[in-house]
Amino acid sequence: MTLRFSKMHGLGNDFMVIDGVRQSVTLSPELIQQWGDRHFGIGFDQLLLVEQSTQAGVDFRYRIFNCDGDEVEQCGNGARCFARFVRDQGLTDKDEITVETAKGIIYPKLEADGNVTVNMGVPRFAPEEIPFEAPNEALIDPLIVGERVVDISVVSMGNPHAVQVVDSVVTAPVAEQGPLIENHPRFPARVNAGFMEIVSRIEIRLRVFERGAGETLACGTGACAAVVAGIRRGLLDERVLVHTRGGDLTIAWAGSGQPVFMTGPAVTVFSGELAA
Ligand SMILES: N[C@H](CCC[C@H](N)C(=O)O)C(=O)O
Repeated sequence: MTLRFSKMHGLGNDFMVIDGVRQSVTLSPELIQQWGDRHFGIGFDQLLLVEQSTQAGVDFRYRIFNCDGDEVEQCGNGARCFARFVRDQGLTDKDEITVETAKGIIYPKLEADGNVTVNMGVPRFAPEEIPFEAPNEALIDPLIVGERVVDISVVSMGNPHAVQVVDSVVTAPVAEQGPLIENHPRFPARVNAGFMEIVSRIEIRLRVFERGAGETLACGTGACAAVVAGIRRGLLDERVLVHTRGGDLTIAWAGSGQPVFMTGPAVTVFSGELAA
């Protein structure tokens, strides 16, 4: 049996995207790791599986798997690629789509200029919603990372993020601190580690060491989490240009209780088939 897929990316954060509506797919962590291998497989940061929604009035469900094989709650760059995929594959003729994820409904919109804007939902900060072991919710939490104490801001975009401010993303200790933060015992579900450089009140640079994937060229939920953390700390305005190693995102957040909006590109590199 052959399995059709598309290889896509959002600012270099790359995906294997599978139509699970018109194909039946059985995944396992081992198979995802094998397909995700950049030498012996297709190679990707995450695998996205598109399915019929289980909820009335919702167009699709989309499931996200890191290349380490674990299923996760949310993916921002993936949401844009999902929307491009279902439109280009003729699974929908809508430009505004509702899609169910493991942690709630998100709302991608295909823009006339080719970009995709996604309502990523309302960020959460309570320790139990991250999840993060802490006595109470705080703007900044000191975290012991190796020999240092790092001031992080924890944010959930459905998936967990620990964001710190650095002087420069070029010299930020991403390779050294990333794995230590990702696997820190105070994050029982592990965490994505963001390193944010403040350029101005409307511009940042960002690198993210992603849970289950390592450093990626861009992280959409990481960009959302970083801007939200920066706004809450009084460092950023409501609409921010985020420079990632793979390119630029625009993130907007009007404050507590409001959803985060992310705008950026979604690119199909090739379509393929594999014997599954
Ligand atoms: N590594 C993330 C999932 C992918 C998120 C990222 N690729 C994005 O664009 O948001 C996690 O384990 O929560």
